[in-house]
Amino acid sequence: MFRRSDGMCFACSPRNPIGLHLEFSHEGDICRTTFTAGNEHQGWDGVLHGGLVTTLLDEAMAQWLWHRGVAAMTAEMLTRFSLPVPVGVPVTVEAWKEGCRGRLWELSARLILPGGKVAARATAKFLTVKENG
Ligand SMILES: CCCCCCCCCC(=O)SCCNC(=O)CCNC(=O)[C@H](O)C(C)(C)COP(=O)(O)OP(=O)(O)OC[C@H]1O[C@@H](n2cnc3c(N)ncnc32)[C@H](O)[C@@H]1OP(=O)(O)O
Repeated sequence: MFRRSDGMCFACSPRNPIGLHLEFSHEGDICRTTFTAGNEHQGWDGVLHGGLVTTLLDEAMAQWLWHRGVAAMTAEMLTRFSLPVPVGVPVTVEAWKEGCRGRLWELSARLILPGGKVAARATAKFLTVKENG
């Protein structure tokens, strides 16, 4: 049994003082958010840290499920980093479902730069879990 974070999700809570404060919209089968990284989010100078690229993709997929009433945890994730993601520019992250078998959900996500190039893609498996709070 897993308890949802106390309104302090690092990725989406407006209350988390060091969080990313992501807000999501849902259009058809797509879950979408935008994010502009600051200098505090970089690894290489001027480049968004890869772990945070993965966080954006992971959260978008989790929110696709959450929006549909599915509480699930990431069980496996593969990220391909194709282009550096610059800090200071608004990027778009999109997620969608690929399939579902029982408790196992397969989703994909991508991070799009201004201008339309895809900088990162991910595929992931999520497992439905029971919540206790
Ligand atoms: C407010 C908004 C809320 C949204 C918050 C979003 C947060 C963002 C999403 C995350 O990042 S979650 C945090 C990162 N993930 C974790 O910390 C998960 C850590 N792993 C676990 O806790 C458990 O491994 C997990 C809950 C994923 C699964 O444990 P279970 O005990 O529930 O399942 P189990 O291991 O028995 O596996 C069930 C079935 O799935 C299969 N399975 C497990 N992992 C698999 C995998 N990766 N691929 C394919 N099959 C898999 C497994 O073989 C088995 O198959 P069978 O039923 O046929 O025996």
